Amino acid sequence: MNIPMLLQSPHQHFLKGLLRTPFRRYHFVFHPRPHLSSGIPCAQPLSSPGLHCAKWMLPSNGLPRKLCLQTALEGHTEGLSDKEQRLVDKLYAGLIQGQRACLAEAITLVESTHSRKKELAQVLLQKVLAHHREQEKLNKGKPLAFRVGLSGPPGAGKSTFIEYFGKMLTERGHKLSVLAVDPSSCTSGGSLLGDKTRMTELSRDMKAYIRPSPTRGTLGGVTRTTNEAILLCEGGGYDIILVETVGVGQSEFAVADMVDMFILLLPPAGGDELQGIKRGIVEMADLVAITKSDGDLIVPARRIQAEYVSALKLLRRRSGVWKPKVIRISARSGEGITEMWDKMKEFREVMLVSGELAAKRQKQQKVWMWSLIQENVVEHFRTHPAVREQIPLLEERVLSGGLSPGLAADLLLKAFKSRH
Ligand SMILES: Nc1nc2c(ncn2[C@@H]2O[C@H](COP(=O)(O)OP(=O)(O)OP(=O)(O)O)[C@@H](O)[C@H]2O)c(=O)[nH]1
Repeated sequence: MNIPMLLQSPHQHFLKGLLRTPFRRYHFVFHPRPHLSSGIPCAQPLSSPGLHCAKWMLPSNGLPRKLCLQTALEGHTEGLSDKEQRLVDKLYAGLIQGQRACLAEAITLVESTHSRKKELAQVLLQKVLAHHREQEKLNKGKPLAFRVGLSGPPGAGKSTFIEYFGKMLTERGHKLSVLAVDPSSCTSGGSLLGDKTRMTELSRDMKAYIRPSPTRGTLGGVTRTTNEAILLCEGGGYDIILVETVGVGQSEFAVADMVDMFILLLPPAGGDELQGIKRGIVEMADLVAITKSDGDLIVPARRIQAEYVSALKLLRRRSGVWKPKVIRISARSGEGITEMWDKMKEFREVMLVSGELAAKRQKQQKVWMWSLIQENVVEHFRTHPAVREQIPLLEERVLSGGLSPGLAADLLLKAFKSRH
């Protein structure tokens, strides 16, 4: 689904546009205050923000709103060719039976930039979500999987930790999936994370699935593909999803918005080595683990632990029921790792019982939806014929100081609006 046209009203109060699903087009008017929108949110919430835009759709034929949503969803499946339908059915069946090859193929589908494949991916996701909802109902409404974000600077010991921790979890009967979000893959073509040689034993473990997640060059890309890969892994029966990032960029902020718990791994080094770590990332952590706490490194690890305990006291708490903790671990000696898992389970339990986990997941759905909208709208703006040819010229004039950025933006927006 994409939004090929979007207009802002002269009073800047509402957005109206044309929303195109793969097979139909709809007009919609969306106002920040729902009662002023042409479509109010439908009673049945959609779980995939990829289809959330449909909540505000008002078809030009004036169908009742619930029907309109239904029609849009049906539109997604009705138009599949036999071959496409067979592919979606095969992937879905294989995925929920836990076949890794089908999971891998399904993730490749959601990562595709090909527009038709993206549509097929949405059909598949919708089926997986319906299955997921059923399973969650059977689980008395409790989430089926624990989503954990794991970040740390290069060399912090992430892969050594995941190898040790992952083996421990699979031995305890869990199914673990590791999604490595690699911001470097889009700029350098190289891969810092997700390289299977980093976790040799775990990658041979049939209860673990390791997957690098290319970012398609944008933060929105991280959000879409990683969120959708999480859902597919959950559909495949993985009950612990680890999303790994290198803590030096922006992607961990996106990742923190898609997981239940965010963990920061820090090496026992101070000053310069931790310069790359952004303060904001520490603020997002529910748990900070100082790695390599063994041998000669125990003393510096204790020092860093004490520093972070004090630093965290000064930060604003993000949860009403959980105080971020700082622990020491060693993936070499195994020290602290069982205790770390206990803390993680404690976090999940506390968040679940208090209702904060459910609220957090709901909020994340909204963040996800808006980041998809933003990505699509900006892309549409940039490629719009009235704007595209003017961008290089105006950028040049802004760079040379001949035009203020504000005026340049106004001119582009004006050109964009005038063509609708
Ligand atoms: N002493 C000790 N060394 C460790 C431990 N964990 C990792 N190391 C060492 O630290 C170095 C970096 O470990 P990695 O696990 O590759 O770190 P990483 O964070 O995955 O690094 P990138 O792949 O660069 O992101 C390696 O030489 C490891 O052997 C530990 O628990 N104790």
